[in-house]
Amino acid sequence: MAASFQALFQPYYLSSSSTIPSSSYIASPSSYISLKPRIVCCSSPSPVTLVNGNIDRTTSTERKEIRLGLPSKGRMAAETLDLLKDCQLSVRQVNPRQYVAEIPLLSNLEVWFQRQKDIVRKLLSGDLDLGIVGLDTVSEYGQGNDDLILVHDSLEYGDCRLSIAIPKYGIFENINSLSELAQMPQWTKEKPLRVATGFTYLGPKFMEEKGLEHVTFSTADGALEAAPAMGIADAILDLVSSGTTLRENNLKEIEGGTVLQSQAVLVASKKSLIQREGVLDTTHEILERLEAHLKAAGQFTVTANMRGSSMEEVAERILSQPSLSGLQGPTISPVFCKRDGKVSPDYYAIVICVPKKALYKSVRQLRAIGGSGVLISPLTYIFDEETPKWRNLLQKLGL
Ligand SMILES: Nc1ncnc2c1ncn2[C@@H]1O[C@H](COP(=O)(O)OP(=O)(O)OP(=O)(O)O)[C@@H](O)[C@H]1O
Ligand SMILES: O=P(O)(O)OC[C@H]1O[C@H](OP(=O)(O)OP(=O)(O)O)[C@H](O)[C@@H]1O
Ligand SMILES: [Mg+2]
Repeated sequence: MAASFQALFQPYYLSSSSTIPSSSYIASPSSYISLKPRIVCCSSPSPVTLVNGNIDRTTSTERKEIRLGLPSKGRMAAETLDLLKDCQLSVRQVNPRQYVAEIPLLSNLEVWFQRQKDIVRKLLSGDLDLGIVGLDTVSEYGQGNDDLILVHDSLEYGDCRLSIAIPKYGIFENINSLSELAQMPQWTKEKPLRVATGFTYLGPKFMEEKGLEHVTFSTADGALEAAPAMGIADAILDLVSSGTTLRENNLKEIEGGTVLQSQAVLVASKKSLIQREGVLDTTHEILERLEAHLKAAGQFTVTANMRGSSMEEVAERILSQPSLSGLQGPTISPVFCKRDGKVSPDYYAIVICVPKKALYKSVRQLRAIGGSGVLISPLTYIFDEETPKWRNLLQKLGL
């Protein structure tokens, strides 16, 4: 199975004069299911079609499928699938070693599982149209390229920050801010501040913007927190979330040393959005579902009974409380009872949405104004008339 994917990817690296033995391109039917009968590679600048293992220049065609890149491994992978599932966009993968999948609800869309940095690279090369990755990865590997557009900049998971950290001990004991670090007499042209980082684009850019002159960078793929204790670096620039790894390695963050706050984002290729048929519509649907789900995830519906002389009088009592105004004010309906043979509104049922964080405060305010029988239910979606992020996207595209 792995061999068949290699077959899929290999054309990407071919030079235009290459000829490939046809036997290396026979994909097993099970690993190839929903894909096209011929292997098409559309990395820029021009698409290349392979027929019987040879580059076919006469029939080369642009791909028609829309491609979404998702993290193939690591801490972002499972949460990305969970989020899509919560938006009713479940990803169907035949087996976990297969890198292509589909979202049955979105026709003409292929999901490709890739390393996060490759998702960004492939958005730029035109081999993917959409991707979900951490903002840190988009910023590092996108390098400010304006073909990358943030469609949704806060998917509410993968939270971390890219921060400078220095040892708590030795010459750094009393250094607590970036300006104090910059002003240390130790850093000279001959003996600059040595920073270990995996962020070799953002790191130098940040230091330059902050006016730090004497800095050099070294890089490693992981466990950067060991570098100062090993004597390899004076400081590190790495991702931090709980701060445990820094603490356990006797390192500290400093004021003004945060380069970026990051979380998962939905990113798109501007070119694809504008030029590739169906990408904008599919993006709209994904965006609407994400927004509706994320908005709902922060809210509860609260229903309660309330006695009162009229709907207006009940509404006034509710709106006098700061935590009870709901998304667009309360919904109030009369509850009719029959008493002494006469049907009349005995009390009123009210429905409001309250932020999860303010739930207990809201319940107390409701009780204080005469609310009883308070029921709380989770919300699945809140669809607004139009999502603000969609409006922003159209604006960025000049549409
Ligand atoms: N504590 C954290 N450390 C690193 N990344 C985090 C953290 N919290 C959230 N993230 C997010 O997760 C992404 C990296 O995840 P992970 O380290 O699992 O990926 P990876 O594919 O294994 O990459 P690598 O092998 O380069 O570490 C980051 O780009 C960031 O957006
Ligand atoms: O603030 P914390 O919650 O402790 O998280 C931060 C650590 O997590 C990441 O490493 P990862 O687990 O990806 O290991 P790696 O160094 O091998 O990439 C990151 O590079 C930090 O080392
Ligand atoms: Mg990692």
